[in-house]
Amino acid sequence: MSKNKLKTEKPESKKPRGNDPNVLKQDKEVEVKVKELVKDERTHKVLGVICLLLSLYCFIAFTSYLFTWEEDQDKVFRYSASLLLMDMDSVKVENLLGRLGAFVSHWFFYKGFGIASYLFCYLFFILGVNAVVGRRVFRIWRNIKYILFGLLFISTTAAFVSMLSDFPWGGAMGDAVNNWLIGFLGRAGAALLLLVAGLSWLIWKYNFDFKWLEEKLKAKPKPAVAPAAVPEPAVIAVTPQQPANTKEKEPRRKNGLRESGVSVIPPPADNGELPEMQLIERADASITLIPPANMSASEEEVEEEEELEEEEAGPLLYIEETVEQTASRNKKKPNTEDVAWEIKPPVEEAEDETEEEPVRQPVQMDPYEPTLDLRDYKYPSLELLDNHSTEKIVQDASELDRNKNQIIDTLKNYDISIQKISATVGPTVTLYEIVPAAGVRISRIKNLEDDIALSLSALGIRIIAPIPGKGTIGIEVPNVKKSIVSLRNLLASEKFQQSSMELPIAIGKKIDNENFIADLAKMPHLLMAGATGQGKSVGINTLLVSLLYKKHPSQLKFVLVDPKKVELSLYKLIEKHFLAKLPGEEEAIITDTKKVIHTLNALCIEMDLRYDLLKEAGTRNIKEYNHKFVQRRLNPQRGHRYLPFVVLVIDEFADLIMTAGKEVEMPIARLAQLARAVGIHLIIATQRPSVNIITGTIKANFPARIAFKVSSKIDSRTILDIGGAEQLIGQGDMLVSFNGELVRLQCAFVDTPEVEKVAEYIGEQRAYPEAYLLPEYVDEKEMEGKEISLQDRDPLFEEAARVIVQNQQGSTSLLQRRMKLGYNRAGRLMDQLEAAGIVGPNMGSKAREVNVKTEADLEEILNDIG
Ligand SMILES: Nc1ncnc2c1ncn2[C@@H]1O[C@H](COP(=O)(O)OP(=O)(O)OP(=O)(O)O)[C@@H](O)[C@H]1O
Repeated sequence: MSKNKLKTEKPESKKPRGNDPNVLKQDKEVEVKVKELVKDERTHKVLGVICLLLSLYCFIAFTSYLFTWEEDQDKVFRYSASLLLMDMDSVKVENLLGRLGAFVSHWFFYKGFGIASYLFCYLFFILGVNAVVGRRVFRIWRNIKYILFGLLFISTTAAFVSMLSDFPWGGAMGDAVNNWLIGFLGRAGAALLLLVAGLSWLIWKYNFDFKWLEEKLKAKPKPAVAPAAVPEPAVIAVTPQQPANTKEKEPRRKNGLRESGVSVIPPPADNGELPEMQLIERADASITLIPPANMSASEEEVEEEEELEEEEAGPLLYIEETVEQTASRNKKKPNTEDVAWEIKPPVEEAEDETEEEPVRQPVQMDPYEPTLDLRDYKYPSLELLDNHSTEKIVQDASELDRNKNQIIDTLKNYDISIQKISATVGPTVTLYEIVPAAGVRISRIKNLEDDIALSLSALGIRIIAPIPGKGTIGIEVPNVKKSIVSLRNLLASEKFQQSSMELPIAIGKKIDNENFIADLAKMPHLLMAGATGQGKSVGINTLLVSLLYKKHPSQLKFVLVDPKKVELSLYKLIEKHFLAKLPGEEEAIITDTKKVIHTLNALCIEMDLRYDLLKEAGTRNIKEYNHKFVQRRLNPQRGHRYLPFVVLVIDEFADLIMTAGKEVEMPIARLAQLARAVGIHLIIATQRPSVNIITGTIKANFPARIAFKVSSKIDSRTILDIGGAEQLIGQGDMLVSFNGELVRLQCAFVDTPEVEKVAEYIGEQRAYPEAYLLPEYVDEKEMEGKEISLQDRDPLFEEAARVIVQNQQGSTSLLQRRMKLGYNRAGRLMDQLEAAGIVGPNMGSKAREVNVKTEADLEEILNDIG
């Protein structure tokens, strides 16, 4: 028997149990009619239009009332509500909207809130707009709060200032509150209260920063705090007023650690650098690592170490930078090490209060403010960006209907009937959500994915069966008229403006038109792929420009790698503000593969140095570290500095991997694994998302990924672990995989001239003397074969030897910090010390062994070498 025959028989036989679409549909419709009506978007629209008309009606009636109240008031008083039912000729009112207008206005103004009644027009207006548009254009609850406050405040204030007027400026409500206030607080008290309430509201709403006030106060000379008030960069005034017996008074934490941060510090939990080690830093900044097994056995040693350290360290030091010093720093090299710092005795460390009383001098210290490096830096304004004209989402009703019908018909061809279909119109695609009829299995639709896409015969159709968490099936169909999402609009949005993210990036708009703004610091790295011409470069510009709108040059540096040589060249203008480069390099934007390898390795060194700093400060990540530095709890003389975020952007990764392979992959993998905690983040883009380019190691460390249109399903799987990116429609249409979710977005658009304008605007402002310098890196291979000769000693050789022997610690970073050397020079010195037998061989991440135990022995060796 044929399938068809069976079907035609069914309706005539017994009542079907859910397989016949027609009958089922009818049943459903009868059941859910009222509910559906309430939920129906048309009902919302009708209500919205009513609200808008109400708003207009009240506005006209109120405005007319302002001019006609005198004539109409008597009549309303006399006839009250019966005025509405009276004969037209017997009572004539002046209000433009007749008796109802006069009556309503009287109620709102006279019996209600006076002039504040206009807020009701606003209320109806926002309710109406939201309902008609079908989404939250205005935030209702927030506005209701403002309206309630406004009704109370405006009516009371109006009543207060117009006590002698006949017009009901404050209405009955305003009069009542005003009278009560005057009785309770007196006239002056009431005036003051209203003033305070008004100002508080303004401050709450606009959050003025009062910087001018702060600057005015700061400009006044401070009472002399210390001799270092004379601007004298690079001079250190040390005032160790702490009594010699400080060590007895230094409080210990429960776990035996001292607050000062120069004692036993637990290693950072997540850096993976020194697992299971305890780190002891002595007063002279030497570092000792003790394996945990020895911990209890060597407790005496630790005590001894601490005592030694306390004797040598003297008091814990606090640091203050004066305004003048900052100014002089701004003129000179804006490096914290180069600043005149005033070093203060501690104020909180004493245990014995009575004994310490005379020594305690509470010193008012401003927190360190990194942005003072370039204090008059102005963030780019939104005016520099264009409002691309097609921003408005075009909702073509006939197109929607056509597509709806086509989807229903297509599904019918496969014997799939549906209960409900709804549409959400996005900037580039419209999402049709389908609820299949009872009994239709979603897997059936999923299996038919390709056939359905084919039947709908439009490019860029994507079927999501089911939409996660919703139990509906989504079919995304491209719009005939697409809208451009301007970056300007995203940056102007409250979500971006008010964002407290560390590195906010405005990526694009979702299908429901919600702005998608994410924190690169949380991602913590981003992988982007897409075939050529699908919107990658625009995407990179979008990310970079978003960061430029939110960050100060002191807080963020970019390392830009552009093998294509042209894509990122615009950013050259902001080299001295926002770019980082290798020392001695001409160009900050790296285009040469060899230099890329050097730069990546230099970034790894920067990462290691940052980890050293974090360890020394007893902090686990850049946020904690910078917080401590800002609080002036870290001493720049020990190499501490404010750490800006570093964002590495590689525009064509495939190119690099093809030419340099492992040499590029290794440092990238290392950075991707470890750099997040120290504020180094990676954005890597590629045209060719094949497995030999996006390797397993790289993929594993890039949980956030963006795919623009790619050429095949395989490419889509390589980048997103799922197909779909091959069905995108290009021009910034993208899929973002982040936090385990896959979201389709329209990437925000920013054109090259806009980027240029922003770069020019920043570039014209006062800058640092040069780009942020990354540590030096010398290729091991280049150094190979070069004999380390003691004849050719570094002029700092003897000093370095003394530092190492005094501290009994063979660590390159100790030399770097103590002698303010670059990594390379410190490394070469260490090799020479090894050649002279002063230290042992390199032991990887551990410090080298120091073979010379006393300074006397060292002097002998130095004499021998001559
Ligand atoms: N978000 C967007 N909104 C609208 N149009 C876009 C968007 N992104 C890209 N386009 C359009 O697509 C064109 C190509 O984009 P883009 O230059 O970013 O591609 P690409 O992937 O970087 O190409 P290539 O790899 O060849 O450099 C742009 O000139 C622009 O017209």
